[in-house]
Amino acid sequence: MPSQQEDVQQFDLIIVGAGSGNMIPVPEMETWRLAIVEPDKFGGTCLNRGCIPSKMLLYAAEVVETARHGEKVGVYHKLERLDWQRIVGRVWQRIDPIAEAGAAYRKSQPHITVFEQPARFVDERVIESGGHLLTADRIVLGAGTRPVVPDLPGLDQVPYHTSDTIMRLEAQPASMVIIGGGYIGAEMAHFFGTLGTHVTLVDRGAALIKNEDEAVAQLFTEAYQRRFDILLHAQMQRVSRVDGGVTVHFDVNGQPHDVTAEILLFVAGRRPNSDRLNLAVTEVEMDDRGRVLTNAFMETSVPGIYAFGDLASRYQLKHIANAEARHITAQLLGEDRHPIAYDGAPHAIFGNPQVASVGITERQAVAQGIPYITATRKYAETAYGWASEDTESFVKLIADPETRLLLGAHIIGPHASLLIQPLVQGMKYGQTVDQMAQVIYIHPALTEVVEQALLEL
Ligand SMILES: Cc1cc2nc3c(=O)[nH]c(=O)nc-3n(C[C@H](O)[C@H](O)[C@H](O)COP(=O)(O)OP(=O)(O)OC[C@H]3O[C@@H](n4cnc5c(N)ncnc54)[C@H](O)[C@@H]3O)c2cc1C
Ligand SMILES: NC(=O)c1ccc[n+]([C@@H]2O[C@H](COP(=O)([O-])OP(=O)(O)OC[C@H]3O[C@@H](n4cnc5c(N)ncnc54)[C@H](O)[C@@H]3O)[C@@H](O)[C@H]2O)c1
Repeated sequence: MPSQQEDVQQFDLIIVGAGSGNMIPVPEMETWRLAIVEPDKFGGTCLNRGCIPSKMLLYAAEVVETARHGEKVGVYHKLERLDWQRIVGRVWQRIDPIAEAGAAYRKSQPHITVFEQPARFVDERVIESGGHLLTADRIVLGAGTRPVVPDLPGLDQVPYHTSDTIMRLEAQPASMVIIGGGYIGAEMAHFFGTLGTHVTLVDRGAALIKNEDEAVAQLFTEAYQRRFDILLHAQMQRVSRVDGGVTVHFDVNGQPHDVTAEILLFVAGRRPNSDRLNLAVTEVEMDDRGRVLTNAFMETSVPGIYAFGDLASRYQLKHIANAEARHITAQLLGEDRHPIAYDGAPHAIFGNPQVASVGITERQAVAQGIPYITATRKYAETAYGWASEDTESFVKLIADPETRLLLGAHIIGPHASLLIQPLVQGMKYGQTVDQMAQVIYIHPALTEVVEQALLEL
């Protein structure tokens, strides 16, 4: 406990982290004394180094890809030039002012005090930030995650990037080795590779995006194998510096394999920032990976301390962090108390092909012994898919044969992130697959592939 009790500033609510945490102060709290602790930019990972900049960059890749595939329908384009400064500059010229304005707005609010140094607990309910001591009966922890950088011999001798820095490169690299074939690896390989960087995408697993339904992961891996150098079953051994770049030395199925590239990018997962909060002085519990444990009300093991978002959630997704932040806000305001619903935790990967998913995979159904039926429908079997010369994309549905409820949906192909949404809604409101199929689907829109898959169940 701090020795001078009078130095501890009392608040009604302390919010640690102004990523999704910045959503929590709502107008109904204007009579409260609020503290926000944020040592970095307002808006957190999603705005400053995640979802938004990556999708702005990926939009440029989409434009290139669309033009490139015109020849399938007799439209020929020549890519004249790429203006890297404009592609990358557009992103930061638009994003950086938003983060600054967000911080300025909060600082201008008389009931809010912003603390700009990292928060760490010094006692169960006392937080220190830059020498200031703060306390409140209610504290919300939303300190997020940071990239994992593997401990690797030679790494102290070579330059490398993570997703925090890779989207701000001043010039387009000629080549890049990407460690991690998950979400970020899939998206960054697509962006850099489409624009002409020679990409080697590496994973230690047997497939890219391996947590997706097996059929989706397989088609995705095959599609990426046609576009990039893909190295699977790869165990990193060490890295070394070479002229103009880095060599990564792997063991692939017992054989040595080296990859040399101008840029080395680690996107091999993210770890919670809980280790930086000094939670040891509190009773707040964590799992063995540092994820703060909460119940379905986002309450930690200490009454009045909530945790949410990447720091605490099973899902490291912005829409989930937002939903959890809204859930906490409702409880702080004393609104209806009900457990949070994740609605099958829908998500999308904005690679090419695009992937979207909700609910369980077939692998999970088998592992959990859940009885199921499946139906798979190719885009090519619908008018629009056929018109667009699509040959591989598909919708795969998994349903309960008794209740006829949808257990999972997995889509790979153009607009997957949009096509999944009516299924997410149907699942949330407990519709059977037959009810979902009864809706009138616009002809000849791509959504007919969803209708046909539902009818096939
Ligand atoms: C490259 C990339 C692309 C992504 N794309 C998508 C996407 O397309 N869709 C999607 O749904 N999700 C995406 N995500 C994930 C998404 O960014 C996160 O799920 C989301 O930002 C989590 O929000 P959060 O508020 O929990 O954490 P964050 O946004 O990380 O916010 C946490 C905040 O806490 C602050 N903080 C850390 N330590 C302390 C401390 N000690 N004291 C006080 N404050 C602290 C940090 O500075 C940060 O501002 C992406 C992530 C990355 C990295
Ligand atoms: N579109 C989106 O919603 C989106 C986009 C980007 C990121 N995100 C979120 O950010 C999180 C982090 O993304 P990510 O791509 O870093 O993590 P990830 O968990 O999606 O993928 C990490 C990959 O790295 C591989 N890997 C781990 N250690 C390795 C090693 N030593 N050598 C080789 N491969 C290794 C893993 O096998 C895995 O495939 C995601 O889980 C996701 O929740 C979401």
